[in-house]
Amino acid sequence: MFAKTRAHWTRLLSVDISKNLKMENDCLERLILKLHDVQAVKFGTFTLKSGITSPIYFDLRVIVSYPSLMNQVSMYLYQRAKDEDLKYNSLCGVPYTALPLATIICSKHELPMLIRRKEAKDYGTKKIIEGTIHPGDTCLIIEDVVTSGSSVMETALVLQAEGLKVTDTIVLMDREQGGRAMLAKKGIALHSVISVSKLLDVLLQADRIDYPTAQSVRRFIQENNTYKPSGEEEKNGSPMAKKPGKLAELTYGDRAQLQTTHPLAAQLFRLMEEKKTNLCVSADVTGCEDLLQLADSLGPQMCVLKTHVDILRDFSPAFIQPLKDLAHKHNFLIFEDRKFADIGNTVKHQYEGGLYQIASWSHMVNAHAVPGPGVVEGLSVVGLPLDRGCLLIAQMSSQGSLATGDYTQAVVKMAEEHSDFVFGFISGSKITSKPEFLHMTPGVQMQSEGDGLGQQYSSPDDVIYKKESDVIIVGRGILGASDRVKAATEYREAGWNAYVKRLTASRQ
Ligand SMILES: O=c1ccn([C@@H]2O[C@H](COP(=O)(O)O)[C@@H](O)[C@H]2O)c(=O)[nH]1
Repeated sequence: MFAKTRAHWTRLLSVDISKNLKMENDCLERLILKLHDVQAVKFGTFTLKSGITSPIYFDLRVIVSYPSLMNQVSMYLYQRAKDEDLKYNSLCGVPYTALPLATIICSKHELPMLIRRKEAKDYGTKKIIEGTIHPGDTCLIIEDVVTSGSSVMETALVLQAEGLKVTDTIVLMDREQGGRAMLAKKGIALHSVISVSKLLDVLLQADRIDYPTAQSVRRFIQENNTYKPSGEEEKNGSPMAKKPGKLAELTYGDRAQLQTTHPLAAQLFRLMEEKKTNLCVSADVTGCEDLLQLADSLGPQMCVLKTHVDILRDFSPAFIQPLKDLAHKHNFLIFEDRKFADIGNTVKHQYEGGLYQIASWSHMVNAHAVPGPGVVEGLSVVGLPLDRGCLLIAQMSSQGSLATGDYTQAVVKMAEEHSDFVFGFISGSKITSKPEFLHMTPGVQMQSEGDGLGQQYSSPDDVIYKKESDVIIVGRGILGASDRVKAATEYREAGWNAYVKRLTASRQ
């Protein structure tokens, strides 16, 4: 089946969805560049209202001087609500910048609008909301930039006081400094068009900013998270406590925000949320051409592509750039399943050098904890400066695995002590309640009992819903199917539905 050229299969199998995603991505990139052109985003040294010095500054107010940009931004905000299939009766823009944006949307799509006054009139009707209010209706809030979420919250409280429901907000720019988690705690889901991370990626790629600038902004964002879980909720390890004894699950997007020390982990949680996928495809094929074809055709379905580079019979360094290009094109991370298990000095060389130069292309790797913390320390010498990340193998899917009980607990402790580099686990189930850590589970198939060589399988629903893991790793369940795209789509849907079921159950 795979004797044909990559170009042949790419032509045949590239599905419309990947074209659409690419077009959407290109348009969004152009919007980001335009915002930079008009100086709606600036880099330098800025003293914020709070007195903090920031390396980035947003001034979305300037866009009122660029009518076509205003229309474009409004279109994106409206489209975001459509993509989420939100149901609402009216729109309200947070004063002042989002007011004209809400106006354009409402005018173009003939939707009722509400205007929130900053201060109530001290004459006449003394109203604080202008427009016709129908108590019980749902009002969607529009905002330009969210940092802590307090401006959205202020508007929400005013609307709620009038008997309106507020369940969602659409924002142009999420600064990823805690607004999403704070609003989620208040029952308002934030949907952003652009995140700061996406903005930095695009500006870096377009040579508008250099790497040190992007890094200093990333650091600033991480070090200035405004969301602080408090009291009972903090004790429970989650900012989503609903009522004593019952914690609502955080979404992947919320967890991206909580991940303040690990840019790669935040990126992964974020892209899972954006692409709506918790599927990692285990690309256990033995030829480079096959692997690239797989990455291209299944790219839209997955958040992570897992490789075993040492099973490729024709590996050459020339294979790396096309693989990296596909990861960029389809927005997935590459995970070389190398399972490092030696002393620090050896794994350092294995990770950085040799034939495969893994650190230069694989966003994430994994390691056994057997050698002790030196294995993580050796890997992090190479991986940390490159913003890479590592998962520790805490449990295995194979029959008779020795990675159980106290060993698994010791692995969790090792991860916690190295959380600048280690951001999660290979495990059969959730093994820590700390939401910053990601759990990835191999041994997933819809129906197989096992492979006769020790591999044991569970279903996506079992793994994500019952065992509360985060990512399903699927190899032969997809690779062995006659239509791999169809199989990957089914696994993706099964994994995502199980996650949504888990979120819903935790909120009931
Ligand atoms: O405990 C583990 C750790 C890693 N794996 C890897 O995952 C895939 C599973 O492939 P299937 O075809 O879905 O069985 C494979 O690459 C293993 O090396 C694992 O199975 N169990």
